[in-house]
Amino acid sequence: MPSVNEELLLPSTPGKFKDKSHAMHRQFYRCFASTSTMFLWALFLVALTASYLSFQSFVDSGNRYFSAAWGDVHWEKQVKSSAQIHRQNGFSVLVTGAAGFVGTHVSLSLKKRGDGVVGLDNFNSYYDPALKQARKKLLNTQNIFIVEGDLNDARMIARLFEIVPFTHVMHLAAQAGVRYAMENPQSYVHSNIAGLVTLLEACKNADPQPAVVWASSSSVYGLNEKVPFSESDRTDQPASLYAATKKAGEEITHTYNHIYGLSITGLRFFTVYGPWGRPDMAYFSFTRNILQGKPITIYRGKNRVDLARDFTYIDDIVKGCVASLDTAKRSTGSGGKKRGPAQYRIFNLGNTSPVTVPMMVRILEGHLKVKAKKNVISMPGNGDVPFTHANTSLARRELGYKPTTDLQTGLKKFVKWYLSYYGYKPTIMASP
Ligand SMILES: O=C(O)[C@H]1O[C@H](OP(=O)(O)OP(=O)(O)OC[C@H]2O[C@@H](n3ccc(=O)[nH]c3=O)[C@H](O)[C@@H]2O)[C@H](O)[C@@H](O)[C@H]1O
Repeated sequence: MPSVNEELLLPSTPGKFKDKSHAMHRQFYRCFASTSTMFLWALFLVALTASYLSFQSFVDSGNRYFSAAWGDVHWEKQVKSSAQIHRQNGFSVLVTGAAGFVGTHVSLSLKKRGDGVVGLDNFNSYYDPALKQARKKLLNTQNIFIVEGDLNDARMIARLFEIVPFTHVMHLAAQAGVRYAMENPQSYVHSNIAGLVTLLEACKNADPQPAVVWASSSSVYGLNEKVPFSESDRTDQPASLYAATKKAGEEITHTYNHIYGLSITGLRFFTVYGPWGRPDMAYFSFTRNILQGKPITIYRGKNRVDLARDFTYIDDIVKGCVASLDTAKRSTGSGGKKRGPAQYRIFNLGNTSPVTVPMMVRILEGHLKVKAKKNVISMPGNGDVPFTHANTSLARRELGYKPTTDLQTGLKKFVKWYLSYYGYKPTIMASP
């Protein structure tokens, strides 16, 4: 039952009595007023959201102008200082993919001998970005600055060449991994094709033009069955999109060499491993799983044949990269114009002694002192090739390349690094 006050719509405050019709009118007014207030509030909120969203998209589209990542005075100072040469006839090298596995090692090696090194990396999350940050920290301790940016950012790369007259570009940035190409094909096109072209455009326009040394891959041999693989063997049967983009890179660099006089050296790396390596690679992920007591999957080829790789230790690869820079002739063009024929080379950088995957696992078990839980399955159709084996006689002749680390020794060094980096104590390891 409504109370008398409610019936009469008496105000709760004495002395402010109004009659019923007036009260009804007031209620209607209040109701209208609150609706219009609500409407105004809603309008205000919509406007606020819209302006926030448009501001956000403005910031996103013009991120480079807002972000301090590149372009400001401090950034330029860091680039210049990192590029400074500290030896006679030294180089100033732009190392792309500097926070990557090979990029980190090559950068350290060049800096150590007095070359100027500027790194470039987009720090993508293909694998643990914390590892990339740790590598960056390591490079920073040696006064190597890494520019955070993508290969496809033409303006940023052009700016780098304006600031530093790079003598060489060591191009190691890429979307790596053979099997991931089935999951994310576009990322390979983005980095290994579009990014490569953007970089070559900058190199071609630069004055002086740098000599370019870049990472191709053993995977370009694809379904080639002639062993060991020589540079003159056919490479027109890639087994994965990764391989196809690396092969495309070889053709693309050739056109820049042919039209613009860029000095080009392509290096076909064979399954590089070692400390600070890539967590997506088998030796690395197997180590992690073995230590955590998790099973590992070992692929086996047709007719139950073991897969084999010409695993190559990082220090040997670094020597090959540095020797390539040292023997690279100058580009012949300037400002986009060719002035004469330029050097174009391709080398295998492998170990020359393939090891089967089960043998690699046995070596790891020995170093880790833990038995692996193995799950052996037939190789899925995922782009893998059954074996790789490098003939490195050309690299030996032209670069003085001679790999010296076998898998047993190299994996021992890797395991030592792995245990210290991830903080494993020897006590947690069980006996085999
Ligand atoms: O030389 C290259 O150009 C390439 O080398 C490397 O590719 P790959 O030789 O395929 O190395 P990696 O993945 O370590 O697999 C090693 C072996 O383990 C087998 N493998 C792999 C995973 C698994 O779970 N099980 C397994 O048996 C697998 O079938 C294979 O037989 C680089 O990743 C690549 O970026 C590129 O640089």
